[in-house]
Amino acid sequence: MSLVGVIGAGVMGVDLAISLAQHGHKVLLKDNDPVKLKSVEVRIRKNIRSYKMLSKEYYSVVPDSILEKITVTDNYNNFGECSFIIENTYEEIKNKITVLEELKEYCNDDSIIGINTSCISITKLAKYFNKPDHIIGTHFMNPVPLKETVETVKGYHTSQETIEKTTLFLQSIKKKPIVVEDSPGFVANRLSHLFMNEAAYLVQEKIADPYQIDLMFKKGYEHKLGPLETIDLIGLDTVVDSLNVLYSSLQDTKFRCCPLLVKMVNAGLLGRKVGQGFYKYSL
Ligand SMILES: NC(=O)c1ccc[n+]([C@@H]2O[C@H](COP(=O)([O-])OP(=O)(O)OC[C@H]3O[C@@H](n4cnc5c(N)ncnc54)[C@H](O)[C@@H]3O)[C@@H](O)[C@H]2O)c1
Repeated sequence: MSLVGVIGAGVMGVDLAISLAQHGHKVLLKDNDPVKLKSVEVRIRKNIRSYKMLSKEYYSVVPDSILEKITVTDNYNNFGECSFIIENTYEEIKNKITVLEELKEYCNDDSIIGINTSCISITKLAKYFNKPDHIIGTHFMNPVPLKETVETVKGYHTSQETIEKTTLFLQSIKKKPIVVEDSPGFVANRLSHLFMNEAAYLVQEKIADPYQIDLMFKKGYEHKLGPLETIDLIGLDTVVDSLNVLYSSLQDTKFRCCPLLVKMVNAGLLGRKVGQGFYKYSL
């Protein structure tokens, strides 16, 4: 059992903490928003309830046994004891740089820092850390407890030792790393954000409604979720941020964010996490 630092207690951070605790790790879960920190326990209990219905692995999981392994915090005290730290803050380069600069002061010389990002270049982020060879992309899939693969991104400076240690660490929580080279959006989101964005354009142009578009993907292509359901699951704000990163990094108009997505974010319709996006959800 080891102590793992998780920074950001949003959609991904909370689920990652559940997965880590479920496989015996102790977790320090840090966020700088007191409201987010206060709701961690409720969200963990609620998420475990739904995973029990969706996965055999979670049938017998007792929420208290997960919660007792997770310490919620608003500071970096004890992060020096973590061999792995996974960053899960907003999909904004400035934000992730701030975290890396703060971590320099608190983590130990051997700590490996996994960046959970949808699109941001790992190579670019690594230059803001004193040990760029210890920086690696760990793009977990949502919902983390139910998804086996982790898109593992090798930045320019990422060492072979970091890749090997990260592989062992991910295997310890029953995840399968798929190691890819660094490029905006890597593999998963460079593909998926194209069809999610295009689906939003179809709704904006009133070609079809969200239900029809999603049904096409589910019944026609056998996807588990349609593109608009996927946007709601990820969070519209995160999808918009990711499209902006793809657009500015690749300078390709095919990633130009659909105005309807921006409008919905401005209106606070962020998807499942707030109870409304393209669909309504009970919180
Ligand atoms: N949502 C998804 O489906 C998904 C999937 C894969 C990867 N990702 C990536 O994971 C990352 C997190 O996404 P999310 O959906 O969990 O976002 P989110 O908005 O739900 O949560 C982000 C959290 O980070 C916290 N935070 C922001 N700055 C911080 C700081 N300096 N220190 C500590 N906490 C801070 C916020 O308070 C918030 O709780 C993003 O980079 C995103 O692109 C998201």
